[in-house]
Amino acid sequence: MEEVPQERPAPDMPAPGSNPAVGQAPAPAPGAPADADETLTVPPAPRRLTPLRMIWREAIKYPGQVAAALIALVTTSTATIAIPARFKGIVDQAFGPHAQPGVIDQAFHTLLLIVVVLGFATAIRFYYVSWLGERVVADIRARVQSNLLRLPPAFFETNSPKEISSRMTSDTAIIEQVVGTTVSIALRNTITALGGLIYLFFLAPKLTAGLVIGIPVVIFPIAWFGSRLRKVSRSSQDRVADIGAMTAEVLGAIRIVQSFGQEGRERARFAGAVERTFDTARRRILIRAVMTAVVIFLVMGGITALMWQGALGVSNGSLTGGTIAAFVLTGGIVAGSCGALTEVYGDLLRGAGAAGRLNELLLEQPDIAPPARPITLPSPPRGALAFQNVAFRYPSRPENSALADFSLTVEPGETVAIVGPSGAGKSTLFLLAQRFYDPQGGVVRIDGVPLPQADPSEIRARMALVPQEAVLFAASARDNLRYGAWDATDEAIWAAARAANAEEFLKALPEGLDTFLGESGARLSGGQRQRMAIARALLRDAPILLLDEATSALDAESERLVQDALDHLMQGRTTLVIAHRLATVRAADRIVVMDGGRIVEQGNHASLIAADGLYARLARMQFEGV
Ligand SMILES: Nc1ncnc2c1ncn2[C@@H]1O[C@H](COP(=O)(O)OP(=O)(O)OP(=O)(O)O)[C@@H](O)[C@H]1O
Repeated sequence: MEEVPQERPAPDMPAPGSNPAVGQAPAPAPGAPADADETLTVPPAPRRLTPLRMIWREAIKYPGQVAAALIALVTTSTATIAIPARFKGIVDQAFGPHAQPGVIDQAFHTLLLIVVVLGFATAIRFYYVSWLGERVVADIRARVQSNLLRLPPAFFETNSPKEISSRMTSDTAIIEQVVGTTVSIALRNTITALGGLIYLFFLAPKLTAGLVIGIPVVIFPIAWFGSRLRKVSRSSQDRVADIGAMTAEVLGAIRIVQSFGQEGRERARFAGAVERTFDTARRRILIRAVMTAVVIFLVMGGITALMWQGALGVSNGSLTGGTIAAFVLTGGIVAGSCGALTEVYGDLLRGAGAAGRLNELLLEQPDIAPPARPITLPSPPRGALAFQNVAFRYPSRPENSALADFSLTVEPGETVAIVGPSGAGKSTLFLLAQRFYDPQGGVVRIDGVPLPQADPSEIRARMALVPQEAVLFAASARDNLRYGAWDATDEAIWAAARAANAEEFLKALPEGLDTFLGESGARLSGGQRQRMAIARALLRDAPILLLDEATSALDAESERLVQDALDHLMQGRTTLVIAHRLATVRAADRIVVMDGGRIVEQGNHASLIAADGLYARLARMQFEGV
């Protein structure tokens, strides 16, 4: 043996199948001290494997597949041990003094049969174990997504959707890896190691006792060296990264370096970095060299000692040659299995980390839940909306009062325009009306029913929202329009499109309603997207309309088309509109002027202009030239 055994990956390399690309910090060896210089951008792997229980609970939902995988696992392990056992028979019966004719053929027939069984069982094991890995991941993804959809928008303010989507991809990929590969390796090697040890005891109890005592003596130093090596390798990589950063910095600023005559200084600085890299690499090489010597000494020394004892046993007749052959083969298998087990431990910890993080998402409970016995909203809907002494602070900014003692009653069919400077609390009204948050004081009512007493889905079914920025999905025009009214017929869709002034451009699309609109509806213009959003709200046919007028500049023609579409939409509905256009405030039944979360003025355009207050000032700035 020349080097550290390479059938296992060297400790400073990722284990096969481990997934460093997912941004996990390399897991330390069991019992390795935590790295002081470790810079973690992701949560560290936990020290315990308990979160893996969640994966087991998912897997056991498929008892047939779990049973098939386990049976195949036991079969492959048994077949692996059966090979040296059969080999013992061959050596003892075919070569010994009492060799029987034909026994070699017969023994090798059995051996071939074992190999066939091993092949089939391995294929079955691979299929079911991988199947379970993919199945568990599919189920976890679906359950996590389903729970996320229940959570209010506030949750996604503190938990960034980017981070969550990475959990949905990278953490589930780790779990797939753990179930589909790591657990299989761990189980297979545990079974093989245990089965092998039992067989070894059966073969030669005394020798095996020596082996069992010897295993930790070999494993612990290797694990200790492995953890040191990993640490040094990491700092070696950091030093190499320093060199890269320095090169990029200096070459990027080459003009400054040269015009300030700093070549000499940069040369010295770089030489220093190169030497530091060399020093760390030298330490790594030294540790590895010593480790190689220790491994060779311990492993080969151990094997030599066993062979020695075995040879003595054969010479004094207490052991047969076949026993020694089988002992060495099985011992090799057991050692290989133990080695594989130390390698997968880190992966299992990583899997436990991933499972823990996904479990958090699965267990997250919405703050805004339907009441145990929701009050049914009056039918037919009237479309009344009332805010009564509402006080609200966003949970993430409790020091800032977004709404204070806010009262507003919107009668059925009334159009109320909300006007106010940025940060006045206009959008907050919409969020509270849809019960995305509960106010800390006061109450919001829809058709007389306090929102917390009704089912949030029923509340939202009575509202149609047209946001400032039209949100379109990467789907067909038809699906974008009937989002929220999936049973709408094509006639209804076209009628809504016509009313929203969207018919003409929809007809001109290459495949009509079936045209794919691209990522976020990128294939439509801003004005067209807004008219799509208006048509969608029309199709929803809700009694209350929450309209946040677009501020994005549209050309006069587009503006007229959008305004016309909005007029259609507002007809016969209660409308709360965050107004940015003079035409809207003029058409409104009432204008409510907000500032600092309170109503500061109310009236119509003429009376508010005459009052010469905040509205008059805003109107001069906002609506000038409109
Ligand atoms: N998600 C949030 N978390 C914490 N504070 C928020 C949040 N959204 C808004 N606020 C704060 O609440 C107050 C009211 O904001 P709101 O968005 O309702 O104002 P707005 O009148 O709609 O403003 P704009 O016209 O700029 O959209 C502001 O002080 C704002 O900073």
